[in-house]
Amino acid sequence: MNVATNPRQLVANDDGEPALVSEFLAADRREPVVHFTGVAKKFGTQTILDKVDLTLRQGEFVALLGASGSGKTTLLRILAGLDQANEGDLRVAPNRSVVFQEHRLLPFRRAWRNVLLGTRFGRNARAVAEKALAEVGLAAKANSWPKHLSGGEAQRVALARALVRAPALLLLDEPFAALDALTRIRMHALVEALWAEHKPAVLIVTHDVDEAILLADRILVLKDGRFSLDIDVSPALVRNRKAQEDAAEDVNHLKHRLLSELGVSTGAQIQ
Ligand SMILES: Nc1ncnc2c1ncn2[C@@H]1O[C@H](COP(=O)(O)OP(=O)(O)OP(=O)(O)O)[C@@H](O)[C@H]1O
Repeated sequence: MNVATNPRQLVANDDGEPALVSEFLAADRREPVVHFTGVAKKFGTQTILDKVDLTLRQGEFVALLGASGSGKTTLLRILAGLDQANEGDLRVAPNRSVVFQEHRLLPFRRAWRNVLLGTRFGRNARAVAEKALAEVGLAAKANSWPKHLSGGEAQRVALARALVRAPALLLLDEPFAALDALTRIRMHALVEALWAEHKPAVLIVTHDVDEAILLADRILVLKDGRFSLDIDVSPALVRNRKAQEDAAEDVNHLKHRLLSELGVSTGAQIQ
């Protein structure tokens, strides 16, 4: 196989030899859950997506960065089937779930019923919902009304609702942006654990470069309707806080590269 056909596979080590190629090849044999070719989207005369190609594979954890208004949510909505592209070839696994920045729970349904919204699990339904709530650490809140849940808890119910469908593709649109810093750290750990357990492909839209580097094994930057960067985070650093601390220089380099692509010179947050 000619690895040079995919620039993401070209990771050279110090000797100039392609390194880790076999790992990437192995990764690339995983089933695609998204295969977009030439996908374009306009709102009026404004071009949001300018014939983008995108392949996401089973178990990939991808962060999508981009300045405000660059089209991240639009792309996510197209992936979710909530919006339509104007042109292009779009293939997406049918079983996909979305978690938005706001939890979108129905206020007049208890937590466990919210988890099941739009699903049919028959007589086992309650047990299925409780299992999903237990997975997000909310077994004790199954009977709670949304208004009695904290922001982090409500977002965890939203995650349980997404997971109960066993999605091949989990779409997360700034799911932690409205949470306080401590809750956000806990949510990172939870999402990592859930991903490790279920291995869906994840696409997370975020404004937070640190979050992207911490969680993702691949980072995309959307700019002027195209992916201006498509970077694999070194496998040794992916979701490994200790390794990231030890390799602080490399991590900083990556962070600055991303920030500069986003037009930000300092700080981790993009406005
Ligand atoms: N339904 C719509 N009708 C018209 N224009 C829209 C519509 N939805 C989005 N847009 C425009 O498309 C552009 C991209 O919006 P989108 O929400 O996808 O950006 P984003 O990268 O997610 O931004 P943010 O980071 O601020 O959430 C914006 O200029 C927005 O105003």
